[in-house]
Formats: sequence, C-alpha cells, structure tokens
Amino acid sequence: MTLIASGVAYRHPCGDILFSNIDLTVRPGERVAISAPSGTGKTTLCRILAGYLRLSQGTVEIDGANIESFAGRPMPVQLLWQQPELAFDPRARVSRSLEDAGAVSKQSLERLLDRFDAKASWLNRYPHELSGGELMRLSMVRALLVDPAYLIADEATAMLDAVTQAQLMGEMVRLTEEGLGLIFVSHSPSLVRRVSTRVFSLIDTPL
Ligand SMILES: Nc1ncnc2c1ncn2[C@@H]1O[C@H](COP(=O)(O)OP(=O)(O)OP(=O)(O)O)[C@@H](O)[C@H]1O
Repeated sequence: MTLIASGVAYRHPCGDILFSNIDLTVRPGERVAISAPSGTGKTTLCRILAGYLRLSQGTVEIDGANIESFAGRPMPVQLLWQQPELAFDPRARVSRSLEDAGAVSKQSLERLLDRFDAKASWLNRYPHELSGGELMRLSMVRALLVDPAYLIADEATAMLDAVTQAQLMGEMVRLTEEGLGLIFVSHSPSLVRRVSTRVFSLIDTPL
C-alpha cells in the first residue's frame, strides 16, 4: 500500500494559501519526517494526509483509492495527536472510545496493550483519570487497532518524559520494520536524525 499525495494545496477559509504543489510518496516501512519552520503547515498537512481536513487542490491516495473514499470505513492512515486526549471522548470511559475505533478482537486489543505496556484496568477509567503518558500509550493502541498501513505522529511524543518518549518511538520504529509506514513531525533534530529514513521538507527549508 503506497501513500501518494500529488499536487496538494491548502487554502484557509479566509482564502489565504498555506501551501501548494505538495508531492509526497511514502512506502510501507518508510519513516518520513516532515520538516519546516513553525507555522508553515506541518500539522495541516498531517491532518490532510489522515483525511481529517479537506485539501483545496490535489489528491491523497492509498494504492489508488482516494483517502476520502474511506469515510465510514476503517481509515488506513491513522493520526496520533500531540494531545492524546483528542483521541478520546471525555464523557466516556476509555474502553468506549476504543470500541468506537472499530470492530476489534479481544486478542488484538490484548496484544496491543501488551506491546505498549498499557494496563487493561486503564480502560475502565475516563481520559482525565490517566496521565499524559498513559493516555498516549492508549492513543497508540487506539490508532493501531484498525491495523492501519500508515501512522502519522504529529509531535506525538513531544510532551512525554525522555524514557517514555524513547520507549514509544522505539515501538514505532519496530512497527515500521513490520511494514507500517510512519510520517512524523518533530522539533527535535536529533530525534529526526535517529528515527527518519528520509526527511521531507515542506517548504524546502531545513529544520
Ligand atoms: N482559519 C485560519 N485562517 C488563517 N490562518 C490559519 C487558520 N487556521 C490556521 N491558520 C494558520 O495556519 C498556519 C499553519 O498551521 P500549522 O499548525 O499547520 O503549522 P505547523 O507548521 O504545524 O506549526 P508548528 O510547528 O508551530 O506546530 C499557522 O500559521 C496558523 O496560524
């Protein structure tokens, strides 16, 4: 499954163009860091690639299928937010949000909880009853439950302590060795150097 963004442009509702002519191809197992100065559209591009935001021009396709055609079906591109609470309904126990992510077998859930060192008992809590690190682990579990082909991590580990950050980034790298494609944004040049197999410069400006 190859992810291909061609001629992508985004225009704000006020009409201002944020970026245009973005061409990006990501293949299974690649780890692509999106680099660009603050405010130039990295998060916006991440949201477009994951189908959260409508592009103004161009296409995003997965193996020839437009990303918009996955509406109502499990999305093969999953987004990890920097604020993991955005992935959970604050009025419901975490287990409910995981169920809403899609039909999932108990085995897959247990396997993923184990992989991300997350406790099954956390599922009975509300999002505000979990620490940032715990919620991030569960947000990774949620993203991977639908067995996506691509994971987009938008500064997903930036708020975490160094140990948790290293552990979760390490797990993401292992997932890419199993074929997952990873697109990530990080303001840490050393993390980008360590993790990425390629850097995509959004506006041709180095990090
Ligand atoms: N509705 C809007 N109208 C005009 N500008 C907007 C609107 N929404 C967002 N922006 C601007 O779009 C720009 C791109 O935002 P985005 O979050 O994608 O950048 P970024 O590269 O991820 O930034 P950072 O590195 O600081 O997180 C920002 O300058 C933001 O102020």
